[in-house]
Amino acid sequence: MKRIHVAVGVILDAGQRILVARRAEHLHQGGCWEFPGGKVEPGEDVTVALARELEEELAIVPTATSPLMRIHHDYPDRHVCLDVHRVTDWRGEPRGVEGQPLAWLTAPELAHRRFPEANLPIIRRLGLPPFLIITRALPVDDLEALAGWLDQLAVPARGAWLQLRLPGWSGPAFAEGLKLALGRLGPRGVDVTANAAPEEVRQAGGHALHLTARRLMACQGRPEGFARVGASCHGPEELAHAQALGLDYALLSPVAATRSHPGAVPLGWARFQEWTAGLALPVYALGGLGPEALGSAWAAGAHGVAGITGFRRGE
Ligand SMILES: Nc1nc2c([nH]c(=O)n2[C@@H]2O[C@H](COP(=O)(O)OP(=O)(O)OP(=O)(O)O)[C@@H](O)[C@H]2O)c(=O)[nH]1
Ligand SMILES: [Mg+2]
Repeated sequence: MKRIHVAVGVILDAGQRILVARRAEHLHQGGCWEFPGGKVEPGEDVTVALARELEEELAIVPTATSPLMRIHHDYPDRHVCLDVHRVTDWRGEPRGVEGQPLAWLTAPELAHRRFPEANLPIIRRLGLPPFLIITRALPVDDLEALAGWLDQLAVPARGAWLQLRLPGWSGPAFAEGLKLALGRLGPRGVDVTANAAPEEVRQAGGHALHLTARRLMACQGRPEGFARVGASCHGPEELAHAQALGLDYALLSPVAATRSHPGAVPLGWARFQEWTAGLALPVYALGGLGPEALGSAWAAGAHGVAGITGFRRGE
């Protein structure tokens, strides 16, 4: 079967909207929407191919790119390897040089367009916002304190979701806390994952679960009944287990020194990159990082940045 290596660009503006183009009817996967890009020529470097294709198709010159993921897919007539890169800065104003219609879409809007089958993992991946905000320890069962904390959240323009961590809360109070977070943040476009025992989250009606490293290592399979499951990891063994269970994301910490864990030895970006390089699992960098670390995180292969501080007004 024909094997094709393709350089694909996920072009993101500052508000995390994504540029898509419609493939002409006569092409392979004609009529579908796609991420701009094209075939890598023999011997050509992928980033060079990406720059060439974006110039040919959109008349832009990418100036900031980072690898997002690699996808192998079999169509009936060909095998494609999509080498997908984020493009977060460029020179020029994109236009459809070949007459192809263009659209800037949010991640949820992508789900309503028809894309080639191979693109499904990209669309799923883009549904995970680049920032994951974690609640700081709040007084037990104090819904008012939680409400105050939630209202002070500064949601970055690129989008975020929340890991609700309420140590000491359980039963009806935990359920109320989760309901409060979902109710306050839903209208702001912020989803909530709950860091607690799977049974607790299930009973509270949560649809997304976050596992501590200890709970992760005790799991023999992916906890059932959740749309998203992720876990906290501190090393390669935990990351490998999270991937083997088919989790949707992991956190890896501590990347930098943190106030909350003063004794912990920071990993640094080099080790972060080394430990995550071979994984298909999206990994957020955590520990001493705020929203401004996103560029470094992407350069090190992270999906995004997770943190407690730096995501609230006035912090
Ligand atoms: N550019 C692009 N190609 C994709 C995507 N998804 C996907 O399956 N493909 C497949 O990757 C292959 C190569 O893409 P292409 O047609 O853009 O190649 P190209 O720009 O070099 O075009 P050309 O051969 O007409 O010069 C096609 O078989 C296409 O169906 C996508 O999101 N973007
Ligand atoms: Mg193309």
